[in-house]
Amino acid sequence: MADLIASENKTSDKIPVTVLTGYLGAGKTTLLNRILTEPHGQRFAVIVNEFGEIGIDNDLIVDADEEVFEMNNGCVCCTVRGDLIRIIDGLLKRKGKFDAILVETTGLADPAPVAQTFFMDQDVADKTRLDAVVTVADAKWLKDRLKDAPEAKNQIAFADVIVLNKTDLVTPAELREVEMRIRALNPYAKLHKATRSNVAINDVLGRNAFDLDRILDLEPAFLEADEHDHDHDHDHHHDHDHHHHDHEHGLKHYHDETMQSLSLKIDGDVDPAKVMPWIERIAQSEGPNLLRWKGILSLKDEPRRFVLQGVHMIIEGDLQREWKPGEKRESRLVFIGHDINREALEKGFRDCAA
Ligand SMILES: Nc1nc2c(ncn2[C@@H]2O[C@H](COP(=O)(O)OP(=O)(O)OP(=O)(O)O)[C@@H](O)[C@H]2O)c(=O)[nH]1
Repeated sequence: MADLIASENKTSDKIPVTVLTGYLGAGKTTLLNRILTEPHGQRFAVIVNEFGEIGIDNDLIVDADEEVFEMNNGCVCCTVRGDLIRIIDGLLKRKGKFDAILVETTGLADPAPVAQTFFMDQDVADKTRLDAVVTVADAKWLKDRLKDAPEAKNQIAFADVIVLNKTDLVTPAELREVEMRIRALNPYAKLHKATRSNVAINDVLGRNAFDLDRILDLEPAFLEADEHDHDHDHDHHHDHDHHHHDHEHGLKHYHDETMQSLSLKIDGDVDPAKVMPWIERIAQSEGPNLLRWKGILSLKDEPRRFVLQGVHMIIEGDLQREWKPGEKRESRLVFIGHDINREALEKGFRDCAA
Protein backbone atom coordinates (compact mmCIF):
# COMPACT_ATOMS: atom_id res chain seq x y z
CA MET A 1 0.00 0.00 0.00
CA ALA A 2 2.72 2.41 0.99
CA ASP A 3 4.47 1.59 -2.24
CA LEU A 4 1.36 2.22 -4.22
CA ILE A 5 0.85 5.60 -2.62
CA ALA A 6 4.47 6.48 -3.17
CA SER A 7 4.25 5.61 -6.81
CA GLU A 8 1.01 7.53 -7.21
CA ASN A 9 2.66 10.56 -5.73
CA LYS A 10 5.48 10.12 -8.08
CA THR A 11 3.09 10.07 -11.02
CA SER A 12 1.47 13.29 -9.97
CA ASP A 13 4.89 14.89 -9.61
CA LYS A 14 5.48 14.35 -13.26
CA ILE A 15 5.11 17.39 -15.45
CA PRO A 16 2.02 17.10 -17.65
CA VAL A 17 2.54 17.47 -21.37
CA THR A 18 -0.18 18.41 -23.83
CA VAL A 19 0.50 17.77 -27.50
CA LEU A 20 -1.44 20.10 -29.80
CA THR A 21 -1.87 18.73 -33.25
CA GLY A 22 -4.15 19.27 -36.24
CA TYR A 23 -3.71 19.85 -39.95
CA LEU A 24 -2.31 23.03 -41.50
CA GLY A 25 -4.36 26.06 -40.58
CA ALA A 26 -6.83 24.25 -38.33
CA GLY A 27 -6.42 26.65 -35.42
CA LYS A 28 -3.60 25.26 -33.25
CA THR A 29 -1.84 28.57 -32.73
CA THR A 30 -5.19 30.22 -32.03
CA LEU A 31 -5.77 27.62 -29.32
CA LEU A 32 -2.26 27.96 -27.96
CA ASN A 33 -2.61 31.74 -27.73
CA ARG A 34 -5.96 31.35 -26.03
CA ILE A 35 -4.44 29.03 -23.43
CA LEU A 36 -1.50 31.33 -22.84
CA THR A 37 -3.58 34.48 -22.39
CA GLU A 38 -6.17 33.02 -20.05
CA PRO A 39 -5.77 33.72 -16.33
CA HIS A 40 -4.88 30.15 -15.47
CA GLY A 41 -2.16 30.90 -12.96
CA GLN A 42 0.04 28.22 -14.51
CA ARG A 43 3.44 28.61 -16.03
CA PHE A 44 3.87 26.82 -19.32
CA ALA A 45 6.90 25.89 -21.31
CA VAL A 46 5.92 25.97 -24.96
CA ILE A 47 7.62 23.95 -27.67
CA VAL A 48 6.73 24.68 -31.27
CA ASN A 49 7.63 23.27 -34.62
CA GLU A 50 8.66 25.80 -37.21
CA PHE A 51 6.60 26.42 -40.28
CA GLY A 52 8.50 26.93 -43.50
CA GLU A 53 12.01 28.17 -43.69
CA ILE A 54 11.61 31.44 -41.92
CA GLY A 55 10.48 31.71 -38.36
CA ILE A 56 7.08 33.22 -38.80
CA ASP A 57 5.26 30.95 -36.40
CA ASN A 58 7.28 31.82 -33.39
CA ASP A 59 6.58 35.47 -34.10
CA LEU A 60 2.86 34.89 -34.07
CA ILE A 61 2.64 33.38 -30.64
CA VAL A 62 1.50 35.98 -28.16
CA ASP A 63 4.09 37.71 -26.07
CA ALA A 64 3.26 35.92 -22.87
CA ASP A 65 5.66 35.31 -20.02
CA GLU A 66 6.15 31.82 -21.30
CA GLU A 67 9.30 30.82 -22.98
CA VAL A 68 8.97 29.40 -26.44
CA PHE A 69 11.36 26.78 -27.75
CA GLU A 70 11.58 25.92 -31.38
CA MET A 71 12.07 22.48 -32.77
CA ASN A 72 13.82 22.41 -36.07
CA ASN A 73 11.70 21.73 -39.02
CA GLY A 74 12.05 18.60 -41.03
CA CYS A 75 10.61 15.17 -40.89
CA VAL A 76 8.98 15.16 -37.50
CA CYS A 77 9.15 11.44 -37.09
CA CYS A 78 12.92 11.61 -37.50
CA THR A 79 13.86 14.80 -35.74
CA VAL A 80 11.36 14.54 -32.97
CA ARG A 81 13.22 12.21 -30.70
CA GLY A 82 16.41 14.16 -31.08
CA ASP A 83 15.03 17.63 -30.99
CA LEU A 84 12.15 17.17 -28.61
CA ILE A 85 14.21 15.14 -26.18
CA ARG A 86 16.99 17.70 -26.28
CA ILE A 87 14.61 20.58 -25.52
CA ILE A 88 12.77 18.68 -22.81
CA ASP A 89 16.02 17.54 -21.20
CA GLY A 90 17.07 21.17 -21.08
CA LEU A 91 13.75 22.17 -19.57
CA LEU A 92 13.85 19.45 -16.95
CA LYS A 93 17.21 20.61 -15.71
CA ARG A 94 15.52 23.83 -14.72
CA LYS A 95 12.53 22.15 -13.16
CA GLY A 96 10.44 24.33 -10.89
CA LYS A 97 10.14 27.19 -13.33
CA PHE A 98 7.06 25.84 -15.05
CA ASP A 99 4.05 23.64 -14.32
CA ALA A 100 3.22 22.12 -17.66
CA ILE A 101 4.60 21.66 -21.16
CA LEU A 102 2.68 22.44 -24.34
CA VAL A 103 3.97 21.04 -27.62
CA GLU A 104 2.50 22.44 -30.83
CA THR A 105 3.44 20.28 -33.79
CA THR A 106 3.39 21.36 -37.41
CA GLY A 107 0.24 20.60 -39.29
CA LEU A 108 2.08 17.97 -41.28
CA ALA A 109 3.23 16.01 -38.26
CA ASP A 110 2.07 12.59 -37.39
CA PRO A 111 1.36 12.65 -33.66
CA ALA A 112 2.54 9.09 -32.97
CA PRO A 113 6.27 9.73 -32.87
CA VAL A 114 5.71 12.86 -30.82
CA ALA A 115 3.67 10.92 -28.28
CA GLN A 116 6.20 8.09 -28.36
CA THR A 117 8.90 10.38 -27.04
CA PHE A 118 7.17 10.49 -23.68
CA PHE A 119 7.39 6.73 -23.34
CA MET A 120 10.55 5.78 -25.18
CA ASP A 121 13.08 8.12 -23.66
CA GLN A 122 13.69 7.04 -20.08
CA ASP A 123 14.63 10.45 -18.69
CA VAL A 124 11.68 12.11 -20.31
CA ALA A 125 9.34 9.29 -19.29
CA ASP A 126 10.50 9.49 -15.67
CA LYS A 127 9.79 13.16 -15.35
CA THR A 128 6.91 13.92 -17.65
CA ARG A 129 3.53 12.43 -18.40
CA LEU A 130 1.60 12.77 -21.62
CA ASP A 131 -1.66 14.28 -20.46
CA ALA A 132 -3.48 14.32 -23.79
CA VAL A 133 -3.12 14.62 -27.52
CA VAL A 134 -5.41 17.49 -28.48
CA THR A 135 -6.28 17.67 -32.17
CA VAL A 136 -7.75 20.78 -33.70
CA ALA A 137 -9.89 19.91 -36.71
CA ASP A 138 -10.92 22.38 -39.38
CA ALA A 139 -14.67 21.98 -39.91
CA LYS A 140 -14.37 23.47 -43.39
CA TRP A 141 -11.43 21.56 -44.84
CA LEU A 142 -11.04 18.37 -42.83
CA LYS A 143 -13.36 16.39 -45.07
CA ASP A 144 -11.07 17.04 -48.05
CA ARG A 145 -7.88 16.38 -46.12
CA LEU A 146 -9.18 13.02 -44.90
CA LYS A 147 -9.23 12.05 -48.56
CA ASP A 148 -5.76 13.22 -49.53
CA ALA A 149 -3.68 13.70 -46.38
CA PRO A 150 -3.00 10.64 -44.22
CA GLU A 151 -1.44 12.87 -41.57
CA ALA A 152 -4.82 14.48 -41.05
CA LYS A 153 -6.37 11.08 -40.52
CA ASN A 154 -3.72 9.99 -38.05
CA GLN A 155 -4.12 13.21 -36.11
CA ILE A 156 -7.82 12.46 -35.65
CA ALA A 157 -7.31 8.78 -34.87
CA PHE A 158 -4.70 9.59 -32.25
CA ALA A 159 -6.60 12.33 -30.45
CA ASP A 160 -7.78 12.17 -26.88
CA VAL A 161 -9.52 15.50 -27.26
CA ILE A 162 -10.77 16.96 -30.54
CA VAL A 163 -11.54 20.62 -31.01
CA LEU A 164 -13.82 20.81 -34.03
CA ASN A 165 -13.01 24.36 -34.97
CA LYS A 166 -14.22 26.91 -37.53
CA THR A 167 -17.85 25.94 -37.08
CA ASP A 168 -18.67 29.44 -38.32
CA LEU A 169 -17.52 28.50 -41.83
CA VAL A 170 -19.90 25.58 -42.37
CA THR A 171 -23.61 24.90 -42.42
CA PRO A 172 -25.19 22.76 -39.66
CA ALA A 173 -25.48 19.90 -42.17
CA GLU A 174 -21.80 20.13 -43.12
CA LEU A 175 -20.90 20.22 -39.45
CA ARG A 176 -22.87 17.07 -38.78
CA GLU A 177 -21.17 15.36 -41.69
CA VAL A 178 -17.65 16.21 -40.60
CA GLU A 179 -18.50 15.16 -37.05
CA MET A 180 -19.68 11.80 -38.37
CA ARG A 181 -16.44 11.34 -40.26
CA ILE A 182 -14.45 12.16 -37.17
CA ARG A 183 -16.50 9.71 -35.13
CA ALA A 184 -15.90 6.97 -37.69
CA LEU A 185 -12.16 7.40 -37.18
CA ASN A 186 -12.21 8.02 -33.46
CA PRO A 187 -15.23 7.26 -31.34
CA TYR A 188 -13.30 7.73 -28.09
CA ALA A 189 -12.07 11.28 -28.05
CA LYS A 190 -13.96 14.00 -26.30
CA LEU A 191 -15.16 16.40 -28.98
CA HIS A 192 -15.76 20.11 -28.48
CA LYS A 193 -17.13 22.34 -31.19
CA ALA A 194 -15.52 25.73 -31.39
CA THR A 195 -14.97 28.93 -33.27
CA ARG A 196 -11.59 30.57 -32.93
CA SER A 197 -10.64 27.56 -30.79
CA ASN A 198 -12.80 28.93 -27.97
CA VAL A 199 -12.84 25.89 -25.74
CA ALA A 200 -12.62 26.05 -21.98
CA ILE A 201 -9.04 25.59 -20.89
CA ASN A 202 -10.11 22.73 -18.61
CA ASP A 203 -11.47 20.91 -21.63
CA VAL A 204 -8.01 20.65 -23.12
CA LEU A 205 -5.55 20.78 -20.23
CA GLY A 206 -5.27 18.55 -17.18
CA ARG A 207 -7.39 15.85 -18.82
CA ASN A 208 -5.31 12.83 -17.87
CA ALA A 209 -6.76 11.40 -21.04
CA PHE A 210 -3.90 9.79 -22.93
CA ASP A 211 -4.83 6.14 -23.07
CA LEU A 212 -1.89 3.91 -23.81
CA ASP A 213 -4.07 0.83 -24.23
CA ARG A 214 -6.12 2.45 -26.93
CA ILE A 215 -3.00 3.59 -28.71
CA LEU A 216 -1.51 0.10 -28.52
CA ASP A 217 -4.67 -1.19 -30.16
CA LEU A 218 -4.18 1.34 -32.90
CA GLU A 219 -0.41 0.91 -33.15
CA PRO A 220 0.71 -2.35 -31.60
CA ALA A 221 4.37 -1.40 -32.00
CA PHE A 222 3.96 1.98 -30.31
CA LEU A 223 6.35 1.09 -27.49
CA GLU A 224 8.93 -0.65 -29.62
CA ALA A 225 11.98 1.24 -30.66
CA ASP A 226 11.97 1.67 -34.38
CA GLU A 227 15.35 2.61 -35.67
CA HIS A 228 14.15 3.32 -39.12
CA ASP A 229 16.42 4.91 -41.58
CA HIS A 230 15.27 6.82 -44.53
CA ASP A 231 17.14 9.50 -46.29
CA HIS A 232 15.72 12.91 -45.80
CA ASP A 233 17.47 16.03 -46.66
CA HIS A 234 16.75 18.16 -43.66
CA ASP A 235 17.91 21.33 -45.36
CA HIS A 236 14.94 21.36 -47.66
CA HIS A 237 11.85 21.32 -45.63
CA HIS A 238 8.64 20.32 -47.23
CA ASP A 239 10.19 20.23 -50.60
CA HIS A 240 12.32 17.14 -50.34
CA ASP A 241 11.60 13.76 -51.67
CA HIS A 242 9.99 11.85 -48.93
CA HIS A 243 9.50 8.18 -49.07
CA HIS A 244 6.33 6.79 -47.74
CA HIS A 245 7.76 4.81 -44.95
CA ASP A 246 5.71 2.23 -43.31
CA HIS A 247 7.13 1.60 -39.89
CA GLU A 248 6.00 -1.48 -38.12
CA HIS A 249 2.84 0.28 -37.07
CA GLY A 250 -0.81 -0.14 -37.76
CA LEU A 251 -0.91 3.37 -39.13
CA LYS A 252 1.20 4.35 -42.06
CA HIS A 253 3.62 7.12 -41.40
CA TYR A 254 3.49 9.08 -44.51
CA HIS A 255 4.98 12.13 -46.05
CA ASP A 256 3.40 13.90 -48.88
CA GLU A 257 5.93 13.82 -51.69
CA THR A 258 4.37 16.66 -53.56
CA MET A 259 4.22 19.07 -50.64
CA GLN A 260 6.25 22.18 -51.29
CA SER A 261 7.07 25.30 -49.42
CA LEU A 262 8.15 28.68 -50.63
CA SER A 263 9.51 31.52 -48.53
CA LEU A 264 9.75 35.03 -49.87
CA LYS A 265 11.37 38.05 -48.31
CA ILE A 266 11.70 41.69 -49.20
CA ASP A 267 14.24 43.70 -47.22
CA GLY A 268 11.99 46.56 -46.31
CA ASP A 269 8.52 47.90 -47.01
CA VAL A 270 5.86 46.82 -49.43
CA ASP A 271 3.34 49.22 -50.94
CA PRO A 272 -0.12 48.53 -49.45
CA ALA A 273 -1.80 49.82 -52.62
CA LYS A 274 -0.04 47.07 -54.54
CA VAL A 275 0.26 44.23 -52.06
CA MET A 276 -3.37 44.12 -50.88
CA PRO A 277 -4.90 43.65 -54.35
CA TRP A 278 -2.14 41.18 -55.19
CA ILE A 279 -2.97 39.10 -52.11
CA GLU A 280 -6.66 39.10 -53.09
CA ARG A 281 -5.72 37.98 -56.57
CA ILE A 282 -3.49 35.11 -55.54
CA ALA A 283 -6.07 33.99 -52.97
CA GLN A 284 -8.34 33.39 -55.92
CA SER A 285 -5.85 32.07 -58.46
CA GLU A 286 -3.50 30.08 -56.21
CA GLY A 287 -5.82 29.43 -53.24
CA PRO A 288 -6.85 25.92 -54.24
CA ASN A 289 -3.18 24.82 -54.13
CA LEU A 290 -2.23 26.73 -51.02
CA LEU A 291 -2.87 24.62 -47.95
CA ARG A 292 -1.38 27.32 -45.80
CA TRP A 293 0.22 30.70 -46.23
CA LYS A 294 1.18 33.40 -43.83
CA GLY A 295 3.30 36.44 -43.62
CA ILE A 296 4.44 39.47 -41.74
CA LEU A 297 4.53 42.59 -43.88
CA SER A 298 6.13 45.93 -43.35
CA LEU A 299 3.67 48.35 -44.99
CA LYS A 300 5.03 51.69 -46.09
CA ASP A 301 4.32 54.50 -43.57
CA GLU A 302 2.71 52.07 -41.13
CA PRO A 303 4.26 51.74 -37.66
CA ARG A 304 2.57 48.38 -37.00
CA ARG A 305 3.31 44.96 -38.46
CA PHE A 306 0.69 43.62 -40.83
CA VAL A 307 0.08 39.91 -40.24
CA LEU A 308 -1.43 37.87 -43.04
CA GLN A 309 -3.00 34.42 -42.59
CA GLY A 310 -4.29 32.22 -45.36
CA VAL A 311 -5.86 28.78 -45.64
CA HIS A 312 -6.65 28.14 -49.30
CA MET A 313 -8.65 31.16 -50.51
CA ILE A 314 -9.66 32.26 -47.03
CA ILE A 315 -7.42 35.09 -45.95
CA GLU A 316 -7.24 37.29 -42.91
CA GLY A 317 -4.96 40.14 -42.17
CA ASP A 318 -4.57 42.66 -39.44
CA LEU A 319 -2.22 45.21 -38.03
CA GLN A 320 -0.64 43.92 -34.88
CA ARG A 321 2.13 45.23 -32.68
CA GLU A 322 4.43 48.06 -33.67
CA TRP A 323 7.81 47.38 -35.13
CA LYS A 324 10.21 47.65 -32.23
CA PRO A 325 13.00 50.20 -32.23
CA GLY A 326 15.98 48.58 -33.87
CA GLU A 327 13.89 45.74 -35.29
CA LYS A 328 14.64 45.24 -38.97
CA ARG A 329 11.60 46.12 -41.05
CA GLU A 330 11.13 43.45 -43.66
CA SER A 331 8.28 41.69 -45.42
CA ARG A 332 8.03 37.92 -45.37
CA LEU A 333 5.64 35.41 -46.82
CA VAL A 334 5.58 31.63 -46.53
CA PHE A 335 3.49 29.28 -48.65
CA ILE A 336 2.86 25.55 -48.21
CA GLY A 337 0.98 23.59 -50.79
CA HIS A 338 1.02 21.59 -53.98
CA ASP A 339 2.17 22.79 -57.39
CA ILE A 340 3.25 26.13 -56.03
CA ASN A 341 3.63 28.64 -58.78
CA ARG A 342 7.05 29.81 -57.62
CA GLU A 343 8.05 32.21 -60.36
CA ALA A 344 4.70 33.96 -60.44
CA LEU A 345 4.57 34.35 -56.66
CA GLU A 346 8.16 35.54 -56.46
CA LYS A 347 7.73 38.09 -59.20
CA GLY A 348 4.31 39.21 -57.95
CA PHE A 349 5.65 39.82 -54.46
CA ARG A 350 8.78 41.57 -55.69
CA ASP A 351 6.59 43.93 -57.71
CA CYS A 352 4.85 44.97 -54.47
CA ALA A 353 8.05 46.42 -52.97
CA ALA A 354 7.63 50.04 -51.94
N1 LIG B 1 -13.33 31.70 -39.69
C1 LIG B 1 -12.55 31.15 -38.76
N2 LIG B 1 -11.21 31.30 -38.83
C2 LIG B 1 -10.46 30.75 -37.86
C3 LIG B 1 -11.01 30.03 -36.78
N3 LIG B 1 -9.99 29.60 -35.98
C4 LIG B 1 -8.86 30.05 -36.54
N4 LIG B 1 -9.13 30.75 -37.67
C5 LIG B 1 -8.17 31.38 -38.60
O1 LIG B 1 -7.55 30.34 -39.34
C6 LIG B 1 -6.20 30.69 -39.63
C7 LIG B 1 -5.26 29.62 -39.10
O2 LIG B 1 -5.30 29.60 -37.69
P1 LIG B 1 -4.04 29.14 -36.83
O3 LIG B 1 -4.45 29.13 -35.40
O4 LIG B 1 -2.85 29.92 -37.20
O5 LIG B 1 -3.88 27.66 -37.37
P2 LIG B 1 -2.71 26.61 -37.11
O6 LIG B 1 -3.34 25.30 -36.95
O7 LIG B 1 -1.82 27.09 -36.03
O8 LIG B 1 -1.97 26.70 -38.50
P3 LIG B 1 -0.49 26.16 -38.89
O9 LIG B 1 0.35 27.38 -38.82
O10 LIG B 1 -0.69 25.68 -40.26
O11 LIG B 1 -0.11 25.12 -37.94
C8 LIG B 1 -5.99 32.06 -39.01
O12 LIG B 1 -6.25 33.03 -39.99
C9 LIG B 1 -7.04 32.10 -37.92
O13 LIG B 1 -7.42 33.41 -37.57
C10 LIG B 1 -12.44 29.86 -36.73
O14 LIG B 1 -13.01 29.23 -35.84
N5 LIG B 1 -13.14 30.45 -37.75
